[in-house]
Amino acid sequence: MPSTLQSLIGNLPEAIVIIDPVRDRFICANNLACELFGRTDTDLMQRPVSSNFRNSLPQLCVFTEALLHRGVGMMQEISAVRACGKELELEVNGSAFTLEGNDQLVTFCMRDKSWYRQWREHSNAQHHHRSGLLHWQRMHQVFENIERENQLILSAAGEGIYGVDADGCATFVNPAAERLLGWKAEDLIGHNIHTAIHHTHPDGSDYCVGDCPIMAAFKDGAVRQVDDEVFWRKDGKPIPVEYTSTPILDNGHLVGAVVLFRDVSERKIAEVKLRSALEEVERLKHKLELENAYLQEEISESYNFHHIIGRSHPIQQIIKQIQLVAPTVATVLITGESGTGKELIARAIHHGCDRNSRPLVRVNCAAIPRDLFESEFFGHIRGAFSGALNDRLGRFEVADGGTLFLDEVGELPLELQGKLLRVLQDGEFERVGESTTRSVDVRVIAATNKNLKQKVTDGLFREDLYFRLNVFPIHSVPLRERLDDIPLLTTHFLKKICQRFHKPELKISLAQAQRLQSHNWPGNIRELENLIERQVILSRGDKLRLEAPTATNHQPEPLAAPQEHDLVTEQDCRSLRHRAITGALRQTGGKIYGPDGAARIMGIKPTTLASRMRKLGIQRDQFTPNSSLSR
Ligand SMILES: Nc1ncnc2c1ncn2[C@@H]1O[C@H](COP(=O)(O)OP(=O)(O)OP(=O)(O)O)[C@@H](O)[C@H]1O
Repeated sequence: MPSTLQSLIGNLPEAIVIIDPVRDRFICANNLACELFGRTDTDLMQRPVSSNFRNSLPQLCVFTEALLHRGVGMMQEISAVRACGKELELEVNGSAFTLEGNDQLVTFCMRDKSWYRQWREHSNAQHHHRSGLLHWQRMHQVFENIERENQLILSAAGEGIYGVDADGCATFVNPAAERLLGWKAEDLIGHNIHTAIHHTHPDGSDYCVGDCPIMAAFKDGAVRQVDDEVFWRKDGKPIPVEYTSTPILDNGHLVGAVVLFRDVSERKIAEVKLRSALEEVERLKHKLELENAYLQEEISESYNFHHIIGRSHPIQQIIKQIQLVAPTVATVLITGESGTGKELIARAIHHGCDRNSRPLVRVNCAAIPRDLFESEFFGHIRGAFSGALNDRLGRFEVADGGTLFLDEVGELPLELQGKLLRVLQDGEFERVGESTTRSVDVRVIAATNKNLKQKVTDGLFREDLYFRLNVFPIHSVPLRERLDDIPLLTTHFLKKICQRFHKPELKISLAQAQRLQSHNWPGNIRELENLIERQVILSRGDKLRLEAPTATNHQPEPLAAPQEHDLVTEQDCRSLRHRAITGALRQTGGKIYGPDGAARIMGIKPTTLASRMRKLGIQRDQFTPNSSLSR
């Protein structure tokens, strides 16, 4: 009988045993059941059933009882012990039946619960896989359709075009993309395209796929246009690209994107060139504007240019010094009172050197606000300080190759003097806000009406800078020390000013000239020039009206009122000269020589004064403090 039962259960696909519950013995077991317990059929038959369920005996008894009582049943929590000692969680379906009238037997159909669990997971996975595969196939169908329907366009297009599925894998790659990227289509298709060609930013940093606009398009379905990224070729070289990523929808679901890109290397190179060309144009334009401003200034100064008028000994000395120093590159320091012609000397030096095709750039150090000095001298870059809206060239750069005229150099703030010294010594400087060191080739001519030496002593001017500037000193003599030049200067100014005002040229009479010579001219040549200009404006016809210059402390005596016909007789001359000399002697208490003597006040040599006094019969001692004439 057992062999009949054995043949019945032998090939069933579940582990099945038939048990005699009264005797606690297996009647038969199929192969799967033997495998489940890890025993041979013989071994199993020799052992009590309960020994195989020793850890779940109560459950076994209750379950068997229930089967005998109800006929069928199911037990989900029962554990069996395999031959190796390992426990198995079983799920058992059972049934009871009676064999040949008496013996009540039960059948256990057993399932290993952990195996079932695994199997279910596997089956779920397979299910997912199958449905994923279907989705994938569908997606591919979409891309295949795109590829097939647009085959001609894809092959002919000059732009690179590739498809990418929702997992980021390439689905097709057109020939232009193959050429541009150096990859074969088959190397890319099915592989993550971001990892292959889009993995790194232009600066070499990692390009996280989460930041990729192409991938982002899968989430929001938006078209992305990007033009400042690179794709990486197979040979490791980056190509600057502009690309458009267009998401693909299938039945309302995002299934991927088509990316169209073009190599913009040449455009980028052209852009860089254009940008630097525009910057260069802007720089040159700015430089030209500045130069132009200086040249305009030059033109307006052209009347005076080179026109150093005078035959006096001091002016001849100055002209010799100019001729000597002009052709060199030596720094020149011109000292002298205001209005004595320091700038004229500087221009004459520049004109006489081989830099004269470049501008002479003048900086009036007294006119620059303190906090703008550095920027004015060395320039600044945009944003260097509030209000610096653009890059700006400094005067040193504008004067490159030419001459920089530092007027009123004594007014330079101490903190800038060191920087000036550096550029004088090394020709190097930095723009404000920039660390790049720039070089210039500039000749410097400085001028001051201050006593620089005294400033050095007072600690207001760096001694090293003073010596650096004072390589070749020229002293511009005040007009009162070269009164002999007054007639020439007056004639020169008359001509120049009459031309400017389109007036017929006016002449100055000897008497007028002598009257001018008896003035002290604290404002020097500028004062004379201004006076002449005023008189030209006031004059009518071809006669020069000549009013007395503004009175000064040193003025010996008010000048005579203008003669009605401007004709000066010899007698007029004698009396004018007499009055001038007596006035000067009265002022100096009869002193002729020395810095506070009458000769100096009149701007003539003491010997000349003494000779004139002799001719006019003027006695010096008439003016000494005790004399009545001195009052
Ligand atoms: N020797 C000269 N011959 C002709 N004109 C002269 C002479 N010297 C000075 N001038 C004229 O006098 C005016 C003042 O000269 P300039 O500006 O050169 O003096 P400065 O010493 O530089 O004055 P400041 O110290 O005030 O800048 C100018 O118009 C200049 O052309």
